[in-house]
Amino acid sequence: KQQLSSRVAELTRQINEYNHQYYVLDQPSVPDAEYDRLMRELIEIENNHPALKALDSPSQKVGGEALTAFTQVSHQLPMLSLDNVFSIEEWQAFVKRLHDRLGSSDTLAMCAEPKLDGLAVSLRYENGVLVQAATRGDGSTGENITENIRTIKSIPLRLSGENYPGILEVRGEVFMPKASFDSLNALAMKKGEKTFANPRNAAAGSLRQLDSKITAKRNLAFYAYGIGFVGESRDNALGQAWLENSHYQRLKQLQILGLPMCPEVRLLAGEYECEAFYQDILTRRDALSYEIDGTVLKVDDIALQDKLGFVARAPRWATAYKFPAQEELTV
Ligand SMILES: NC(=O)n1nc(-c2ccco2)nc1N
Repeated sequence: KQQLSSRVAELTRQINEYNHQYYVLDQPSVPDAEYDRLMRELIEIENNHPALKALDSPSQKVGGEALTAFTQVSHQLPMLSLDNVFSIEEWQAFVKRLHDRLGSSDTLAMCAEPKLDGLAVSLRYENGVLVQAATRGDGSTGENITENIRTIKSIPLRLSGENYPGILEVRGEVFMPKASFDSLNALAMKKGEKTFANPRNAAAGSLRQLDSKITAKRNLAFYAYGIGFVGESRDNALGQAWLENSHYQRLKQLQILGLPMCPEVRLLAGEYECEAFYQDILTRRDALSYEIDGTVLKVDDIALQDKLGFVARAPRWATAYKFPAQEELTV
């Protein structure tokens, strides 16, 4: 028994190392066959000795028993939706409202992010371990899709290092990269199955699978873009104190914990740089490996965000600056 649990620990360490090389460094050091052999041995031991299967075992990435339904999750902090602007005039009106509400026209540092066209989710980590994941739903209540989320290779089952609060909720977007979408549809076509209209629908359909083994094969990806509830736990007194006063720095903190962040995100010195960011991303849109439908421009200073608050559910401190609708190709 003892040497079995040490074998599980050894396999876990080795597989996590290979995952890091493959998904984070993009430099695998062993062939897939070797990786698969270790994973099969781990799953074999866990199936024969369930007591040895940990919540954050790398075997959770391949999916488990199918569910019969999703349970509901209520978000401790509501998941916000975004107001939109569609033109530079509307953007400038948004900026004017910021200045009016803050009673100052001081330059505002802005966190500029591509607007990923996927599905918003909330990931809950307790003592560094992923314990729950939910869809946005109506902003207050979402579906519990924890088993499906565990299969997404770029979402860590355990946070790296020690510098994290006892309870940490990460907000971000699950999406299907364009290449994965194309190969999924090509396969569906070949098998005479229905194809998906776009990567967003494919991601939503893949996350709504009751059988997480199907989700595991859909090559979904994730980028973090915010933080929800943060608190202390019995074993970890780090709570709100862990949080930085800059939205951009918070994203960098999440990156250090092993959560992926969109490489196009920029901290801009002032709101006057947003238009150039928007135009730059618009010109590079087709070259990105994932679909976006605009940019999200956020006041970076958290204290100012709190001062601005939000109306209904949309924050007053951020707006999505969306691209003109693309002419749908009529085939
Ligand atoms: N969809 C997307 O990429 N989003 N969505 C937000 C968001 C929604 C509410 C607050 O922030 N941020 C980014 N990058």
